[in-house]
Amino acid sequence: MGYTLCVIGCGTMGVAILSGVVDTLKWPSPFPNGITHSSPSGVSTPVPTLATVPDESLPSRFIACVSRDDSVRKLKRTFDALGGLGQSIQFIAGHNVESVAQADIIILCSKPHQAEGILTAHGMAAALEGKLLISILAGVKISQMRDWVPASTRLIRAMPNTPCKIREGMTVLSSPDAELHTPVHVLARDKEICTSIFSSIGRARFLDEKHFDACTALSGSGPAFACIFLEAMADGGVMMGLPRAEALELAAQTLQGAARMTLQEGAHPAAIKDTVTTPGGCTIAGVLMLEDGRVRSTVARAIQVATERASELGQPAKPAGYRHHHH
Ligand SMILES: NC(=O)C1=CN([C@@H]2O[C@H](COP(=O)(O)OP(=O)(O)OC[C@H]3O[C@@H](n4cnc5c(N)ncnc54)[C@H](OP(=O)(O)O)[C@@H]3O)[C@@H](O)[C@H]2O)C=CC1
Ligand SMILES: O=C(O)[C@@H]1CCC=N1
Repeated sequence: MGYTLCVIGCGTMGVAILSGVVDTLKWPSPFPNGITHSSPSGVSTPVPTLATVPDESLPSRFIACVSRDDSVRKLKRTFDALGGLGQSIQFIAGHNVESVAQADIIILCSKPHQAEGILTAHGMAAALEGKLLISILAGVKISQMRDWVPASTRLIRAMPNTPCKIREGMTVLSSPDAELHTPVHVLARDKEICTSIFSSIGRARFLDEKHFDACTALSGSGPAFACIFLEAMADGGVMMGLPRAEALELAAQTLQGAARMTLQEGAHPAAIKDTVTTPGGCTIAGVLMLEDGRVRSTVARAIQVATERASELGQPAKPAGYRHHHH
């Protein structure tokens, strides 16, 4: 019943993915779009539907690997704070090979430059034989990883983002191109498992690997960009006298609402903007200020530059900080 998932490298993203996936065992449908009921107060709360029939496409046992003992202590505290979610996870420092050997599926969540060392460590090849390895590393191509793992290891690339932690993630997945002449082909079952894992913690879709750097910039880095806009909107509210906490709530819920109109109703962003923009009103006054500030091209260029930088991650001779001025 079920299978074992090993996360190698359990920092920001390892924790986000694990806490999201472990949460699915308690709450099969994601909150707040899952099964809800109205309490007497009229507030909808999710119903903890304990999965009586286990979803075979989701893991049932978890191993989280880090390199330092101190990280294990921190992880235990983190997961305890998440309400005992950590009980289903084994946290292990310094034993990647043994952990991979016990697992069916491995998600590599280390920093890009650590991948080669981890995957080519003594004994790792044997532990990886015949297994599915999912890498979330920015900038590291499937063809590069191919050289570090045995021929029988099936490789899938994923680009998730931090909202996976609250099961509102966006994950792009890619399996090797046919022309890569991979010794083993990713199985249909592997793709289904990846889709199950990442759909259980948000949205997931397959795209060609050539788009990965753009996805890294858009959805991988995106939460940071969105939060700059969010913070700036709240700052404007604070400037006009709103208390900080309420300003943040208004900004966050407004961004969520606008985004959901696009996602759930397929509303075009321009149409949403047009319905808000009363002729001669305050919205158009604000819109023109944003246009004067070249907000559109600035945001779009940020994605462009982040894509370019993503393509350099995990590649030799392009260390962090080498770029002293932008072009
Ligand atoms: N942060 C983000 O929003 C996103 C990041 N990514 C990608 O995810 C990856 C991880 O990023 P992030 O979570 O931010 O990084 P972190 O630095 O937070 O996490 C890295 C983890 O790897 C562990 N680690 C390091 N060396 C080893 C080793 N030899 N064996 C086992 N574990 C090891 C670290 O533990 P210890 O300290 O104990 O060594 C740490 O837990 C990156 O490749 C990044 O490109 C992708 C999408 C979004
Ligand atoms: O900034 C980074 O390099 C990583 C990849 C995507 C999000 N964070």
